Amino acid sequence: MVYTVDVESLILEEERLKLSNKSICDINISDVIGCHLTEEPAGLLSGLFWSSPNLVVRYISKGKNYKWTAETVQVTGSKEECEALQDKINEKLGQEKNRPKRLAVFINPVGGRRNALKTYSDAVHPLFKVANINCDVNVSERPKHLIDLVNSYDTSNVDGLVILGGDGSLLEVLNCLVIRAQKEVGLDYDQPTCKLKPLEVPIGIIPTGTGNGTAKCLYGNMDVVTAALHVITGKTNHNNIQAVYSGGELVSFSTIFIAYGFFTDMMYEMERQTWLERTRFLVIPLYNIFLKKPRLFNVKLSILKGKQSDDKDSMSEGKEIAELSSLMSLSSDFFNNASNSKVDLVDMSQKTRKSGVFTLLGLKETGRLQFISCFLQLLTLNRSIFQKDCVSPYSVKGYRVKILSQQSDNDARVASINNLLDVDGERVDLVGGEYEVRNHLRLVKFYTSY
Ligand SMILES: Nc1ncnc2c1ncn2[C@@H]1O[C@H](COP(=O)(O)OP(=O)(O)OP(=O)(O)O)[C@@H](O)[C@H]1O
Repeated sequence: MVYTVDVESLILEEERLKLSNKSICDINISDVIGCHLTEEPAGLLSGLFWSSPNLVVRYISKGKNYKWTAETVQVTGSKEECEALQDKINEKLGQEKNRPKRLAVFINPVGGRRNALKTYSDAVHPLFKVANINCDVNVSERPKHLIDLVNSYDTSNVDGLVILGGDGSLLEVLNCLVIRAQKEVGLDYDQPTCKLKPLEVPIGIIPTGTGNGTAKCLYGNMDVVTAALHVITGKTNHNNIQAVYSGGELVSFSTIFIAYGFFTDMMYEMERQTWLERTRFLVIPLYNIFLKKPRLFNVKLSILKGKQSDDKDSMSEGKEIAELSSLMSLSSDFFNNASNSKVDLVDMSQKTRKSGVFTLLGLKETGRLQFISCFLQLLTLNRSIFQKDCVSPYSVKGYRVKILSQQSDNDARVASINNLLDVDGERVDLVGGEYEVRNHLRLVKFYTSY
């Protein structure tokens, strides 16, 4: 929406920009994106009919479902008055110390609908320009190229990093930045009990991937403009991040889920059935959900309970659990915080930050209908999944898993599936069918106002 107002009726107060006596324009200064004077129209004729110059003020409007939009107020008045108002607004914006002035932007052009470059040039960059943010843009040219780009990037020259991509791109960036931060201070980060050093540089994610789970939790939706506006305001929050260890090493971080069993079996098939091209992303899940008998496996599971204090940092004795079809943890405290009706991901992640625990779910063998119902409830984060007999939920700070050998282990297929873990939709190869997951509190600072 565009409002046109007279410069004299626009009043700049301590914290707000207001239109005198009217509520159509009442903007919190922290929601102002930026302002600029428009060009004076050339020529005598246009000069006569134009009340020039105009000051254009862009600001954030916060709508339903966490959706933010960029709106415009056009201010008419004399050159001097408009310039004076512009100076005053800029002075106020200058006091918003956390606002980024220089950002490193990393773009995965092929994630999701393959439109990240267009999204950046059409939707994101124009807003960053209004907010006077300078951007250093880096585009990945091949799989895993983001890792090389970020590894050789000196983040001390920028106020923050912004990624245009999905959860896989975010994971690539986090894995290399967080490990780098530990190396810099010489921490023995491969030890699960090592307290990791938080990443200093804030990260924003503009959701141009497929799943975009992290963006949904940070911004409440997958809207690219909303995400860009959160970055502009410069407000940040620290999120807990899970680390996955196997074979005595930290193998990956995770911001969404870590799954073994049903999900890794699908991943295995998707990697093999490439002849199906993109249809395999539909065909294989449908086949696995509705037709295939789920593979069952046994595990030895140790857990670090949610209520345990940090100094009593020891895992429980390993307990054998037989005939599981899936073992998965979610980065959020879904067990305690989700509601039956509408799932509010923002609310759930805010509470998770405070509680410091996350949810681990074991799904036991069950009938097809029950299995389908569990799967749908998991996808929609419906809390009635916890009422199912086949589901064992735990609130944990960490856990350790040993996949117990199966009779058919000499079968190469089963052996490689045994060592496959799905971390945020990305493949992680385990050593000896064992892994451990630990929650690291407040490890990564994300741009988000929530
Ligand atoms: N230029 C490129 N060409 C081919 N692959 C790339 C390129 N840049 C990055 N990749 C790869 O794209 C993969 C997927 O990226 P991303 O996670 O951003 O999208 P997505 O899988 O569609 O989304 P989500 O993970 O949210 O479901 C990553 O494994 C990354 O290594």
